[in-house]
Amino acid sequence: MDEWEEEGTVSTIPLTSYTSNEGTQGDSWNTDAGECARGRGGRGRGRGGFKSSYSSGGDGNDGDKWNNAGGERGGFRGRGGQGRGRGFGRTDHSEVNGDDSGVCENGFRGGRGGRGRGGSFSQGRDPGGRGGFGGGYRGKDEEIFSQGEDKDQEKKDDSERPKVTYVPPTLPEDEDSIFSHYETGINFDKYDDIMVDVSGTNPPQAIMTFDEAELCESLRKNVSKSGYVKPTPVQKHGIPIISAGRDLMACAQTGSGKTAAFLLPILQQLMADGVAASRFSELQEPEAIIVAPTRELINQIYLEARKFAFGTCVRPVVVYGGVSTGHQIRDIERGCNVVCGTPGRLLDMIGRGKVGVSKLRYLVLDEADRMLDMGFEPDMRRLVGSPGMPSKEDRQTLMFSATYPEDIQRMAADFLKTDYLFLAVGVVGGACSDVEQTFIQVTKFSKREQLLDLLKTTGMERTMVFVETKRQADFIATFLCQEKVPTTSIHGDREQREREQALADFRSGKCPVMVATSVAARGLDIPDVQHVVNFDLPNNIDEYVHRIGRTGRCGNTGRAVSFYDPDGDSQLACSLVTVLSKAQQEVPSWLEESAFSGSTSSSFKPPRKNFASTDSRKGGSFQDSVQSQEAVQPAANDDEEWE
Ligand SMILES: Nc1ncnc2c1ncn2[C@@H]1O[C@H](COP(=O)(O)OP(=O)(O)OP(=O)(O)O)[C@@H](O)[C@H]1O
Repeated sequence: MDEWEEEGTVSTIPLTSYTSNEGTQGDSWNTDAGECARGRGGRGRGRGGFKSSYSSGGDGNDGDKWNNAGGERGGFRGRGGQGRGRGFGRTDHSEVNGDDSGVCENGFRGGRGGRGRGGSFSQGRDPGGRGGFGGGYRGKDEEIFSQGEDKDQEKKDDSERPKVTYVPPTLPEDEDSIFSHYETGINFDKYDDIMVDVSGTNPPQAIMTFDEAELCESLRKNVSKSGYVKPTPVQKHGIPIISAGRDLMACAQTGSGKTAAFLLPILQQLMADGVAASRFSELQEPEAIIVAPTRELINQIYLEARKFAFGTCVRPVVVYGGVSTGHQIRDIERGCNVVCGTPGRLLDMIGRGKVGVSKLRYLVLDEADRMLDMGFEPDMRRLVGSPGMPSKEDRQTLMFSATYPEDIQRMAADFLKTDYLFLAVGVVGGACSDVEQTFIQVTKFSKREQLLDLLKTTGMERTMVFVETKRQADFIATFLCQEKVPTTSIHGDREQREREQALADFRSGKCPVMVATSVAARGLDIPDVQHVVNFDLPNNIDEYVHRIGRTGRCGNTGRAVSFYDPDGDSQLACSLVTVLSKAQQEVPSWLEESAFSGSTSSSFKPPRKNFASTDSRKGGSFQDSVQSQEAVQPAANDDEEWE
């Protein structure tokens, strides 16, 4: 059975801003964050699902048109309408009409669902229309629309996909919003005790204060308005290394300020050199390019760059998939010194002749191990091979992450000058010790109830629940909504507008629970996330470290609870024991037994020694390492689309 053919399941309905004009049948219930209703469910029996084509007058915001005649290429064609059970009606006018009214109920008002017989999904401007899903899954082709993970689909033949017309809301310009930040936590000063190792020849001396960084006045003011009083270790060492013109591979624990460690010295140098955002031009040639694996993360980095560059002549710009290309081109044309981008969209902009790389001085790979693994490595090679790209000798290349498998380190060296410096703050690949890690043994089928029990004890505290697949994310989010837990979800099958709304609702606390796939595992810096729950453990220890790092940031404490299913998770046991011990956490005896029995599962794989404790150039010194499995695998072997 195809995954979207399941009958009567609610598991595959994406959480979104659902409204329906007629969805009041059935039992309805409200959550704080929205309205959930049990509709009658789709009656559709046929395979019809929905077939709807999309056309747009252009790249801009104007004139999104839906054409329901069906059958044209580029529409999404699902097999959805099979649900007999609870369907979720949807006439999502805000999406369809391009009306950004911002309605976000984060729940469902169940309509009648797909009306069956052919299960056609009708969606249009007619407010009285009976749009609805028949309880089935949105067809796979929808990925054309709502890009999975952030290997954007810019490379796809233009004729094969509808144009993306989403334009994110205009950012607030007031200083309060730009500089809003959360407080450092009680353990911020403990950063000073973390062991730091810089390897490579002639490393410059670390700075102890921001004053020693000799930032120009406007940058210094912006740092202070951001609430930064003293630098974190990765900043103390990273800033002078970058300012000295050295290439850098830096590894520091999650939430310890890596973003500012690369942004501040780059912006400082650009300001000192008096660069000014070039005037309007169809081709812009930025001095710095920053790449990151997900749209939300690159947007966050852009916001940090915009904050630090506030009131200066340096202009950052962001480009990522799922957003109108025309909108981003117009933004680039207004001038840019720093381009923040996800690889696909960035390469697209270079290919279109909008971004030139010949003046590039800084190339930054955030989440560098992810950017260089199997998923993104070809894009990175394409990027450094772009026409006009200065050779590695003529540019500065900077890489940052909390995890660095040894084989990735070796490959990263291809992109760096031979005398690059390796900066390790704490245990490379280690989990943040401010996160209290707990494990609960579960069986596959008891997880949902366990989650509910757990969330009842945490109340309205902000919690990220990680699951392995997009379907599971929808399923669990729907389940929690039904249980009156205001929940949203983020994953690669959601449209960009929905992803951003989900994040906004989670950030604001409107939905204190967010169910996420690996798309949200890395880099996201969300204030007051007190809990991370691994509903499904990832199949990769790096991923675990990044996930739990969404809490316990910047000296704050946090808690991570992981459901451990001995039938499916035993291959991770060894690495988990190592991570727990390195982070001075209690290791449950059953986990230790599972790790060292070596025969807990037929799928048990002896861990490889590829998680370096330090600079791979030191060679052979990996006994003290956190061990991980196949390091060059994409982070999560789930159904997230990285392509
Ligand atoms: N010196 C500082 N003083 C106070 N706050 C800081 C300082 N440096 C960074 N922060 C704040 O700490 C938070 C975490 O920083 P950041 O997102 O850069 O961490 P990171 O190391 O990149 O984490 P991850 O590995 O998860 O990507 C941010 O809110 C940032 O503004």
